[in-house]
Amino acid sequence: MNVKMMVNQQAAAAMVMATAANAAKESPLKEVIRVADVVKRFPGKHAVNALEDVSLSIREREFVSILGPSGCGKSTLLRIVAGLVPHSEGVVQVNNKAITRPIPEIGVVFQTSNMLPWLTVEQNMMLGAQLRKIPKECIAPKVRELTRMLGLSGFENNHPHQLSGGMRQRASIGQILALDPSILLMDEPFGALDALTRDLLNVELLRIWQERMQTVLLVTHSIQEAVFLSDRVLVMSARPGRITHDIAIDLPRPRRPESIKGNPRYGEYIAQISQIMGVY
Ligand SMILES: Nc1ncnc2c1ncn2[C@@H]1O[C@H](COP(=O)(O)OP(=O)(O)OP(=O)(O)O)[C@@H](O)[C@H]1O
Repeated sequence: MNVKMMVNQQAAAAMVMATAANAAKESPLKEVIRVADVVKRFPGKHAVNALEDVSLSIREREFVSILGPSGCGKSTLLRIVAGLVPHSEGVVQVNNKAITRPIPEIGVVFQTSNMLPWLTVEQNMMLGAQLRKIPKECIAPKVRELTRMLGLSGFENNHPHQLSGGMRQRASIGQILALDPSILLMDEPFGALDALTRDLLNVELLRIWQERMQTVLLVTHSIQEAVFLSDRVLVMSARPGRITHDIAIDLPRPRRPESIKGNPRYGEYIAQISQIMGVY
C-alpha cells in the first residue's frame, strides 16, 4: 500500500469516527422524567395551592437543579416525582410510566440523614438491599466500593453519631446509591452543612455523577451550587409554584471549583439567575 492510499484510508476512518461521534452527540437522549401541567392542592382548613401548571422534562443523565423562593413548592414537586406525595392534576411519568408510588429506579436523598442510629455505617448501607431481599454477597462488594468512593473507608463500623455532619450525609448518599437507582432526587442534601464541607461534597457529587451518570434532580437554595453542578437550572415563581425559567448552563465538564469559579460565564449565570430571583 502506498503512502497516499494510507493517508486516504486514515482520512476515511477519521470521517466515519467523526460522523459517529456527531450522530451520538445529536441523537436526543431518552426522556426520563416527564411532568406535564401538574397542579398540587393541599386541602383542609388551611388549604394551600402549592403548584400550578408545572411542566418539565428531564433526559437521561442530565443534572437539573430547581431554585425558587421559600415555600414555592420545590420539595413538593420533588416528592411528587418520587411518588411520595400524590398530585392533584396533570401527568407525572418516569420512563414513560405513571408515578403513583415510590419505584426502585428512583433514589431520594433528603437534607437530614435517614440512617438508623443503632446500626453501623456499613449495616445502614446494606439495609435497603436487605429489605429488597438482595443477597448479602451481591451487596457487600458494592457497599465496600461505595465506602471507598465516598471517603468513608475506616468508618464502616462507626455508628452515625460517631460521624461528622458531612460524613453522615455522604453515608446517606451511599445508602441510596447501594440500591443502584438510575434516577437520583436530592432535596437540599447539603443544606445543613457548613459552606466548606458543602463545596467539597459538591465536587464529590459531580465525581459520583460522572462515574455513574445517573439522572439527577436537585432542589437547592444556592444559586452557586445550582450553576456549578447543573446542565440546566429551573427557576420557580413564588407559590403557587410554576417554572418560569429553564436556563442551560453551558460550562465545560469536568468541573472543578478552581476552573469554574474563575470562568466569567459562571459569574454571568449567577448574575442572571440572581436578577430573575430578585436577590443580589
Ligand atoms: N403536607 C402538607 N400539608 C399542607 N401544606 C403543605 C404540606 N407540605 C407542604 N405544604 C405547603 O406547600 C407549600 C410548598 O411547600 P414546599 O415545602 O414544597 O416548599 P419549598 O419550596 O420546598 O420550601 P423551602 O424552600 O422553604 O424548603 C408551602 O406553603 C407548604 O406550607
